Amino acid sequence: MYILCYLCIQSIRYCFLYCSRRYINRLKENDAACLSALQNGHIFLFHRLIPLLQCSDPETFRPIALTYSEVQSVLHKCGSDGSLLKESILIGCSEQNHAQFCLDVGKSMLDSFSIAQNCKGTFMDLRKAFFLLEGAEAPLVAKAQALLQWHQINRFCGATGQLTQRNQAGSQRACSSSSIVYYPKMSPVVIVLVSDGKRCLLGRQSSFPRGLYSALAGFCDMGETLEEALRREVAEEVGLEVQNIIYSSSQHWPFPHSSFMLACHATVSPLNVDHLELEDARWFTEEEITCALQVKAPPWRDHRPAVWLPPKHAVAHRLIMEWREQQHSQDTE
Ligand SMILES: NC(=O)C1=CN([C@@H]2O[C@H](COP(=O)(O)OP(=O)(O)OC[C@H]3O[C@@H](n4cnc5c(N)ncnc54)[C@H](O)[C@@H]3O)[C@@H](O)[C@H]2O)C=CC1
Ligand SMILES: [Mg+2]
Repeated sequence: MYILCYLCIQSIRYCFLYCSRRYINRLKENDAACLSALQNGHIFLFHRLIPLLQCSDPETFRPIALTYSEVQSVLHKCGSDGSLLKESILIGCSEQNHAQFCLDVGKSMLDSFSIAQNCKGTFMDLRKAFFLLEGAEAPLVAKAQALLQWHQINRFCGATGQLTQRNQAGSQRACSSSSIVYYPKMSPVVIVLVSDGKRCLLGRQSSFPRGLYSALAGFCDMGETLEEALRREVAEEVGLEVQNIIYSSSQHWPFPHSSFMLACHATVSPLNVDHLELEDARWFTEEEITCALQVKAPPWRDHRPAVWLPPKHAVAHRLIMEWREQQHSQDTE
């Protein structure tokens, strides 16, 4: 019975996710549908990138979801005609199937204090608010702020210098002269928790608030893989060479501009074979490798030698060949 209920809930959840993703995609592609969704949707207000929040108890803040008519009425009360509402940007879809938007009212020169008062909320810097927001709402507010910021700093085409035009959802900006379409961007960043098996390594930058320590992080250079960036950053920042990289998860990070955080664990411990994962691991000399490379793969079951290596098309084979070449060039130097 319990399992049946669980499966039902999971399939309803899956259905919701599937439908809401399709719905959001449709709104991104159809300006008229997006405008009508805005009139029935929920809007989160910002003032110069600072989100409007409501304090539910002294420790917890929540973003305020306002309806179209509520925002219209607040704007009217504060002396604006409400045309600003069209500048709302699509950010998601609620579990009740309401499209969610964000709107920065700072541009209109409206007084943030009177808007906050009319909405019974307070504008609070996202860096401060981030740790006080509810789990599911923090990423939504972060995404909203990042999209608003992206629109603010991408008003012009890099090729022609002309003003770019956004679509109704705010999921892209296009230049009519160059036909270039710009999409919101995140910079890839690796973040790694280095461990020696017993301790983990944390660091802090001089710009961090006093006492704050975090995992090592750094921007990926153009053309780098995740692993390359991770090794380079760790070597650069603490002079260590990492041995194992284990991907953990990813996260959008809005500060100071949008980053796409790729989080990994890595170790700097000596060889320590996990016998659940591997039966054995050990060191091989160049002669043993040369010998193993001579085995025709795959060897017949009855004639299997003690050691043989992956076939030519496997990247592992390439790595072994490169290593052997390196040994040769060292020998001849
Ligand atoms: N979510 C989290 O838990 C944490 C997030 N972070 C974030 O990771 C990011 C990277 O960490 P850092 O140690 O500062 O990186 P970093 O170690 O690469 O140093 C930053 C420097 O990299 C250069 N750089 C190269 N590409 C850049 C780009 N696309 N944008 C900006 N600067 C670029 C700049 O000269 C900049 O001063 C930061 O935005 C930081 O906010 C950092 C620690 C924890
Ligand atoms: Mg760094």
